[in-house]
Amino acid sequence: MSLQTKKPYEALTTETVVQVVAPLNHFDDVNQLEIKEIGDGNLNYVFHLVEPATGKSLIVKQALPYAKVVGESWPLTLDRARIESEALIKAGEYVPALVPKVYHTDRQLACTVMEDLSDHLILRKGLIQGEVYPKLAEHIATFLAQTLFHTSDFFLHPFVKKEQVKAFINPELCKITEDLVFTDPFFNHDTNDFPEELKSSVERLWNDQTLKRETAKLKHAFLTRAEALLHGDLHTGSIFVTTDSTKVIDPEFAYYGPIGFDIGQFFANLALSYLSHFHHSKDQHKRQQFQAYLLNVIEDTWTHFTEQFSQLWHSKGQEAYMQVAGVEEDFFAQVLEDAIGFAGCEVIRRTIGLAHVADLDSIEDQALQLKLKEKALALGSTLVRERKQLTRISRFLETIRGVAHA
Ligand SMILES: Nc1ncnc2c1ncn2[C@@H]1O[C@H](COP(=O)(O)OP(=O)(O)O)[C@@H](O)[C@H]1O
Ligand SMILES: CSC[C@H]1O[C@H](OP(=O)(O)O)[C@H](O)[C@@H]1O
Repeated sequence: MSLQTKKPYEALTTETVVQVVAPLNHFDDVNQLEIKEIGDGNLNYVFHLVEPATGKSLIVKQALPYAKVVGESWPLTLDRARIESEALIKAGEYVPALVPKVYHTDRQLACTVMEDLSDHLILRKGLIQGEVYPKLAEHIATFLAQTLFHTSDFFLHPFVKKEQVKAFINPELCKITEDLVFTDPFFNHDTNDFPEELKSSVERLWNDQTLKRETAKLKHAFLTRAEALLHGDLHTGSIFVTTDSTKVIDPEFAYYGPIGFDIGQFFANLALSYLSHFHHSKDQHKRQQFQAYLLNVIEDTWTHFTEQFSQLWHSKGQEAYMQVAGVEEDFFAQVLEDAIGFAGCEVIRRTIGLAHVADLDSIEDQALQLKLKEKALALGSTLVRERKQLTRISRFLETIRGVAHA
């Protein structure tokens, strides 16, 4: 359901957010709601509304006209709320169990009313605690295969696909990724954030012309290859989990881009988790087990993804060339190469760029944190530089293991 209010934009508060949900008749009595702002991301407000008497609850997520993490000096389009809401609805057409339900979108207020997933935990937090999620790989592979296939030229009529590209033009959010993932960490830029002790490693990275040449190709792919509707920010903070359930949230960076990008971001954040468990797992046996689990998630995600995408390729493919011998193999080889390259960029930017990850930053032992960040830089550089040689998922895993244990 999509109701439009005529009111001009205003930042919601715990008092005014009630006005957004009242017309939905979701609650028995909106005057009895307990409301908290719970946003912990970089960009938006997230309000949690619960009615204690009935246990009914909702989430209202609102975009601010600037990036919350920096403040009003970084203006940011409110259109991202529309993109996020439409991307969730689009994903819901193919994988309804893997995204929150969207109940209402308000274009003027740049907010989305959605299902409350507070019974789930943000995957990053679960992984830091060493929790195992047996269905994660299968669920994320399904999310990736279904959303990417059904929004691509393999499935859509070219006119429909181009309409979709138009609807998901997202220049300001893409620019953030172009800068923060692909550019700034590779140059001496003021958005970068790293301790002085890492300076010599960072300078080595800045002076690595091969790395920069390869990163330029990956950035160019991100800028130009409108292959499918991406989530655009599929890190472990954008995934909610329980033992049985997985929900992907926060697709405000959605746009038409290279299929390997979402896969690479997911893999990168698992690789960062792998490194961080040299700290988070106190016991060596548990650490080895958990790190093996993380690599299994990467491997199983890739295996399930290729199986499902291939099944869709053969059952629902619309493009004449899809039946030509070798085309499918070439496609998966390109996606893997891209995913590994994008993973390398994500690992580097989460280590020395503007937006870090709690997996590494929460390590109190500063010497160990530095050592692991050095490893992250080495891993990221290797993945970008050597992605063309890592032609099997097993070689990607060997690289993570090799760099981590060097
Ligand atoms: N549907 C939801 N149900 C419960 N909590 C949510 C929901 N969506 C977001 N949150 C909470 O708000 C936080 C920030 O949400 P997120 O969508 O990642 O915002 P941002 O775009 O600012 O990064 C999440 O980490 C989670 O704790
Ligand atoms: C100034 S935005 C930095 C960073 O934040 C986004 O992540 P999230 O919205 O999940 O916190 C995205 O990864 C951006 O690159």
